[in-house]
Amino acid sequence: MWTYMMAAARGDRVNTMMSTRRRPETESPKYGYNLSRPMYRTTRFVSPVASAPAQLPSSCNPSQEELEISGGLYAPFQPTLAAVGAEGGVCLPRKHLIANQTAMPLPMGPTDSAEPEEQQLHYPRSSCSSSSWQHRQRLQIDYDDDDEDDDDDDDDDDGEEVQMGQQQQHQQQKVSRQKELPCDEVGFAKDNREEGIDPAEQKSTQPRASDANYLENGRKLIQEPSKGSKPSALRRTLQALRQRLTKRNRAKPPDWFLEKFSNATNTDKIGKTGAMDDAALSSEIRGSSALCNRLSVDPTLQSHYRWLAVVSLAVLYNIIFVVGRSVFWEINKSAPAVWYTLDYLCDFIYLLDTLVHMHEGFLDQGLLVRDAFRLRRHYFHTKGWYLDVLSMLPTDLAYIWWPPETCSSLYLPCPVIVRLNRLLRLPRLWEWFDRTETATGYPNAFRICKVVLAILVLIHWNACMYFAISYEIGFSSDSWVYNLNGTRNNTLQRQYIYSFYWSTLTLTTIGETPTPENDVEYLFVVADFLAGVLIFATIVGNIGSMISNMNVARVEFQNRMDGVKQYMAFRRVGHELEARVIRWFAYTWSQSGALDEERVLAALPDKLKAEIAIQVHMDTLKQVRIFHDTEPGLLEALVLKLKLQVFSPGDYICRKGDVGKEMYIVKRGKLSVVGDNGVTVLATLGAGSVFGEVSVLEIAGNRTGNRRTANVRSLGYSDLFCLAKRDLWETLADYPEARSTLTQRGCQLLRKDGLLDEQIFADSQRVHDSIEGGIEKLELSVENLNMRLARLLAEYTASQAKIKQRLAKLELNGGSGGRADGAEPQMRTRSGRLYSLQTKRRPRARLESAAKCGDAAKQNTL
Ligand SMILES: Nc1ncnc2c1ncn2[C@@H]1O[C@@H]2COP(=O)(O)O[C@H]2[C@H]1O
Repeated sequence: MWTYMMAAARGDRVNTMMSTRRRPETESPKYGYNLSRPMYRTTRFVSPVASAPAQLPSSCNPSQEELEISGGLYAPFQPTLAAVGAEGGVCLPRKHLIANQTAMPLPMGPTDSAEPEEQQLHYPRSSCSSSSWQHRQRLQIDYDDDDEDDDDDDDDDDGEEVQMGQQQQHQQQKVSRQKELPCDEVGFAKDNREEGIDPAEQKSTQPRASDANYLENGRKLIQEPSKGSKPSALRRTLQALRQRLTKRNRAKPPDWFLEKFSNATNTDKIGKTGAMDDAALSSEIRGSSALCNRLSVDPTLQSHYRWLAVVSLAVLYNIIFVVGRSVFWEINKSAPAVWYTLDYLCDFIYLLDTLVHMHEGFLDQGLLVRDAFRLRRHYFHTKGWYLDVLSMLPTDLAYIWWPPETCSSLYLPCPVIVRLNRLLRLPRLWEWFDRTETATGYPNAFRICKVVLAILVLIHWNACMYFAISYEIGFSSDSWVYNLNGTRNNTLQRQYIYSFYWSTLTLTTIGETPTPENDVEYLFVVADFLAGVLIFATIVGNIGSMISNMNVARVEFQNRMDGVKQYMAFRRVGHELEARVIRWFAYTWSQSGALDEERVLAALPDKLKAEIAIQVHMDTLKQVRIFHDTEPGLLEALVLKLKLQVFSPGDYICRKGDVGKEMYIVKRGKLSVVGDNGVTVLATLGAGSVFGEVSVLEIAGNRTGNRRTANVRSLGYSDLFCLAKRDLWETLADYPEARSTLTQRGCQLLRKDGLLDEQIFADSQRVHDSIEGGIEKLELSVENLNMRLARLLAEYTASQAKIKQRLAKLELNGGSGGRADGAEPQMRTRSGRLYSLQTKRRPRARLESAAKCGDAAKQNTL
């Protein structure tokens, strides 16, 4: 990114730096995603060998042998530095470049041009002074500092090799950019000013012998030259600090692979970013004025969710304290100022919430309505508005006649009970609960917390009720009611704790409570018991099912494993095989946490399933070359047909001579392609490799027919995506490019083993080409015919309209004349009008013009 910005500041052409990356045809603007692709992506997956050998200059094209050595046709897509694109002008296998870079000392100023070509291209300096070289080196040092951050940001998990590839690519880009730098001092000084580098300091920096290790030993040595210059070091430290500080706020750059295959559109993002322009939100229903739109609240926003959390707190406060303070008079007395403040703060929140609620967007035919007027109208048509209004009624005005100070043990309930209407905001609390339950990653844990909260609130209310009934009957009047006598019983703490204890025992029906002594007490206890049984039966049942749901996947897995174990024991399967099966179960559980991943996502539509699958298996899929070179649709079409299979160490995935029924993509693990003897390893395949396609593709001229050409064995555990032959054929029918890529690779392999009959293959290609040519011609003529048909249709409709007009005129004439002169044959229509069956004599001029029109129409038709 930094490299990109620096170049942009200098006016360098962007594609100078991007030249190392081949633009696959799927990135053409027709797919509409390459223009917005940030620079970091272009530097990460540059692999000219991997992506476009055909587009490289012929001299640069690595030979077939080289391809196979560096991973082979079946090797995964790896970001390597095998070559530089056309503008860079260097195309070498990666191993050559590394060797060159490590062995080659850095140039010490101008040298003669008789150097090896590769060196010149890596360190272009044919016409530059030594100072410009120093400047370049400094630039390189700066870039490397930046790279460090970029690397950290972009991909922490990439292996050493990837990072090395990236560094080298950056260096290549820098070199190609530096080649465009003017070598004269003026241009150089300008660059320095832009960079903030003191020219004097520049001159003092001499190339050192240790610089030869510059590329070899990584960053430590890269930073060496700057150690001597204090201002520069300070500048860089500050820069690094700034970057570190801003990094936290920087959103993680989207993965290009995900971006390519994501179905997300702007409409998905509605409401998620405030900065979206009107064009992007054009699908929303908006009001006529800006203010009107600004008033609307998008309920899908995170800020709205947070607001609901605040309202929920206010509601919870009222649920607990309005009831509690109405009965336990001591609470009210303890800190009246605090209670007043909290009460009116909650009222203020309620007021704001009413406004928010009133302007919450809703969906009308799938579109978010943002027109404030419509929102308000919609709000007043719902039930919620009167609950909101009732909960906001200023019932505290009753304090004027019923001051809160009157509250004591002699006078209950306290006046604060007038605020009970505040509890009517409960639906907003439910709304927050629902949103949290949907959003949380731990829905069962959240449900349990919700149930526990409900139990606590119920017990609290019941405790308040018990205390209030005790007051009504008279404190300490019998053994059932609360005994207010005694210094300890008189305290608020004891009053509340005892009431809560009593309430818990009664509602849970698990403890002995004092026996009621009068009718009211009996009735209250009976009601409590009934409520307790009902409520707790429901709650306990719910909690039980929630807890068992929490590990339902594990239980199911265990059951299925037990079933297989029982079967093996019953059928007396050998111990070794049994142990392998059990190890397979253990590995599968550890890797996926489920036996049947497909069933988990069964409810989702295919598009979403495909997106999830792409994200989950992204690391593997983006290494598969055919997905790079073809349209995004191919992966989308294939990904849902891929079945994940796990193979244990030593398992043969396919044996030579078997009929090929599926091909494979390696997700994880290592596999060997072994010869007939089972020992000679022909190739080793890793994540992202594709194999098994030769026998499936039915390549014309394949001497083995549809039989496997080699044995493939799993070295350790390996997870493979398996693609059935029928699925592959179905999909490739729509993606001929991918098919020809796969066929070409298969052919190369067959050729290597002498299994391809070139004559048959060439013939089939010719037939294929001629058929394709024929199809193209046919398509052209069909198009032509379609156009002519459309024209004819248009003419036909026009002439029909004319005839109708003429008929209408004739009708009029017939109606107005009404007289039959006897000479003209006439007919009577159903309406009773008379029509002349003889053609009317037209004036000559009219006839001529009609003839002309007819000619013109004929010409058009032709
Ligand atoms: N020399 C090789 N290097 C890499 N892969 C191979 C080699 N020979 C065969 N294969 C793969 O092994 C697969 C065996 O089944 P198929 O013949 O269908 O397709 C074959 C190729 O995909």
